[in-house]
Amino acid sequence: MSFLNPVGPALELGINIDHVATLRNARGTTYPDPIQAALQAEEAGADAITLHLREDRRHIRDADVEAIRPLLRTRMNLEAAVTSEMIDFSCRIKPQDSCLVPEKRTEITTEGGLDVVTHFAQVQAAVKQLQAEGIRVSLFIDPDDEQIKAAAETGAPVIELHTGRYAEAHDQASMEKELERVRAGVREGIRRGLKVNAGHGLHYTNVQAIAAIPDIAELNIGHAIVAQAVFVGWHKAVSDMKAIMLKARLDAVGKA
Ligand SMILES: CC(=O)[C@@H](O)[C@H](O)COP(=O)(O)O
Ligand SMILES: NCC(=O)COP(=O)(O)O
Repeated sequence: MSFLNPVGPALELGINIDHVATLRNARGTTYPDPIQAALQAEEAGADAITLHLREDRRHIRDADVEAIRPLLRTRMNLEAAVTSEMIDFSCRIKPQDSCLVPEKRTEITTEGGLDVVTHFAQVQAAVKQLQAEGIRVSLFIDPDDEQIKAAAETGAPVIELHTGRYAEAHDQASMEKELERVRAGVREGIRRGLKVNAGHGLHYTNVQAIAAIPDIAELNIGHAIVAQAVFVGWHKAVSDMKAIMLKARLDAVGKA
């Protein structure tokens, strides 16, 4: 139970540091250093550090993951595609959390959730392999009942609902429709006994409605925080996001 939210489940913030590495890789420099970003994010209030080792290594690299893993005081949430290379790598690194995500080489960013229904056997085998190493597995899926059902049937204890469609909605009506899909997904996940996280495309003015959904346990946010840090500094960018999320959750619990 959270000190800030004594009447409801805690809401945690996983800081995604991928785009610190994007900036570093743009010039082939050693700065900005994702290790420093991870450690300073923890000091600023991050509850976990999320990083996505893409197959094309466009941002985070193997060496980043290896260096950061033993230094974290919170937990590592390592995102990876369902391939034998990535699952074997995760089993070697042993993050506390492994989030299985879909990947397309040509996408600008993760376009949708993992299709657990279609790739059930492959996903279930990956979940089992990771769980055998003591890693908690999360499946990054769309807020869709069939996907949530399939995710629960793999034995994974956690789902992360993809909020990209909510974040990209261009008008109030479609935003409300996507928000309702997320709310329904959270209810279905909880009904099936899962820990329900959410993330993708969240920023300082759209996070409130998602944070207000009482049963979401954790939000993973990256790109917007790295962008905001350009103007206010990394520590403030992280701590402001956490404060906004927690205020939204407290306000929602107070109104309930
Ligand atoms: C799975 C997810 O939502 C994040 O890992 C996100 O994908 C990171 O940013 P990119 O999609 O830009 O790699
Ligand atoms: N899993 C979602 C995530 O890690 C954050 O994605 P974004 O905030 O960079 O879109």
